[in-house]
Parts: sequence; structure tokens; C-alpha cells
Amino acid sequence: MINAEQMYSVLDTLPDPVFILTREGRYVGVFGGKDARYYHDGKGLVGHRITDLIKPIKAQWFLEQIEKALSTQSLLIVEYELSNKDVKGLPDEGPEEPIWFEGRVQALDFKVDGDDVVLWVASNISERHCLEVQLREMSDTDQLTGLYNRRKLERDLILHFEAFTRYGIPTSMLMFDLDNLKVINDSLGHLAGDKLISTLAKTCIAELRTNDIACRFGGDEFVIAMPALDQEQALQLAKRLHQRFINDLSHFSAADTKATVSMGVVSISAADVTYLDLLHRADTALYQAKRQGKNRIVSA
Ligand SMILES: Nc1nc2c(ncn2[C@@H]2O[C@H](COP(=O)(O)OP(=O)(O)OP(=O)(O)O)[C@@H](O)[C@H]2O)c(=O)[nH]1
Repeated sequence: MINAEQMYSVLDTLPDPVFILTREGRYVGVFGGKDARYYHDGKGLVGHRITDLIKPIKAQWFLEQIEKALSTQSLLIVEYELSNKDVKGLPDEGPEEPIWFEGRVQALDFKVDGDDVVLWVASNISERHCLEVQLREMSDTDQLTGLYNRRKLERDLILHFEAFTRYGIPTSMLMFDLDNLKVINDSLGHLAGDKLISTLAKTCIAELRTNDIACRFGGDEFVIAMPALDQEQALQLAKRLHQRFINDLSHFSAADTKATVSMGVVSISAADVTYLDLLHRADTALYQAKRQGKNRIVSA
């Protein structure tokens, strides 16, 4: 059988760090964390309290997790970001970048110096976290243009709709569509059509504010959601953008067909029940612009 001394040696050799923390956030034991690629040596933390080592807001979060693990007596799994610069008493040696951790926190069935304690195992999940962020970005992004896709737009529109119904903050929407893309594809080729679509996207990126959400809605149709802009301001922006589009598209033309853009502009109104009503009204305004002869803006 393994003896107590050997057990201690095993604990200390663990690649991931293991902390024993009291309800008040005092480190009463630190084991393992021997993989220096991923962890700083935490031995110096023993005897200190989280609140003395970490900034108040973060320290409070740790205390809440300890409390939760103690009160539920079940395994709690949390994710958090921490750098050695955030924690007083950690050495400079070790990873320089902030680390994303998965913490597994479990109440222990004994007390230390009369205090309830938890076991907190921290695993470095930075690589996985980075991949998750990349995946989320990819799933929100249209491949051809780099603009957001419809999924991301709809998620954001739900929030903007809530901001309007709760606080009266307006959001306007511009829906636009290339005119005559089919003819251009047929005469200049599909790649030229793609180039047109990318050109519109580049102009959007150059012209818009950072909190505007420009999205490729599908095919040659785009939607821009403009938080905190009323209809008149949105129309001004649409006119500016339209002028830029016309300039940028002027050298793409096929026979006597000019590459132009039609636009519909709307703002959330009290009569809209969900963001889908806003999308529907934008679509109707765009349809009117097409019906009235294309290459124009309809504000409805
Ligand atoms: N090159 C290219 N063409 C596309 C892409 N997506 C959709 N299209 C084409 O764009 C056309 C879109 O249909 P419409 O909007 O009805 O065609 P349009 O000629 O622009 O007609 P109007 O909008 O009425 O001016 C279709 O012919 C599609 O095949 C794309 O990613 N690249």
C-alpha cells in the first residue's frame, strides 16, 4: 500500500494545480501544478487569502464559487481567465499570457482549523478556449465577405428590439441588394459577381461605425442594423453608402447593364411585435425600390 509520505509526493507531482481553500478564501494547501508550460508555482499562496491577492471583483467571484460548492456539496465546474499579474505572490516564471482555466470545485468532508474547505483543481484550457472563440467567430461570419451572417444578425436584433421596448433606444435597418446580378453573372462570369459582392462588403466595413452590424443576409442581399440611429439619421447614412457603392461599382458593368444597388430603410416602431416585423418592413421597402426602377433608396 502507498504510505502517507508517498501520497504527498504523488499530490505534489500532479501536473495540474490543486488548491485547498477555506470558505473565506484562505489557501490552506497547494499541491501539484508541476507542468511549467501551463502553470506558475503556487506554493507561495499558502496562508494568504484570495481577497489579499486578487482584485476585489475577481476575488468576490472566487468566494461566491466556494460558497456555492459548499452549499450544494456537489461538483461545481467553472471557467475563468487569470494572469499571474492578477495574483500577488506568483513568480514571473511560467506562461506570460493570461490563462483560461477550468476549475473543478468540490466541498471536502473535513474542516481545517475549524473552517469548511473545498478542493479546487485548476486546468489550463487556453488552447480549447481559443479554438472555441475561433469557431464562434467562424459560425457568425460569412465566408465570402467576412461580414456577419444572418444567424448573428438575428441574435443581435433580439437584443436591439429589447433595448427599444424597454428603454426606447431606436435601431434602424438598411436592407440592400445588388441590381441585375444575374445578367452580370451571365455575361462576366460568376467570379465577377463574387467580386461585386465582396466590393460592397469592403465598402460597408470602411464606412460603418463599429457598433453597426453589417451582415450578408443571403446571395446578393445585405442587412445593416444600426443601433441608436433614428430613421432620418439612417437615411443619411444610406445615401452616403449608396453614393460610395455607385462609385465603387462603376467599373463593373456588362454590355449596357450597370451594377447598382437598391435599398430599403426602416426603424423599429411601436407597432413591430418582434424583430421579424422590422425585417419584413425592410424587405418591403427594398422591394418597392426595385419596383420603382432600382438604383434608389426607399425609406418607409
Ligand atoms: N456571383 C455570385 N452570384 C450570386 C451569389 N449569390 C447569389 N447569386 C446570384 O445572384 C442572383 C440573385 O437573384 P436576384 O436578386 O433575383 O437577381 P438580380 O439579377 O440581382 O435581380 P434584381 O435584384 O431584381 O436586380 C441570382 O442569379 C444568383 O444566382 C454569389 O455568392 N455570387
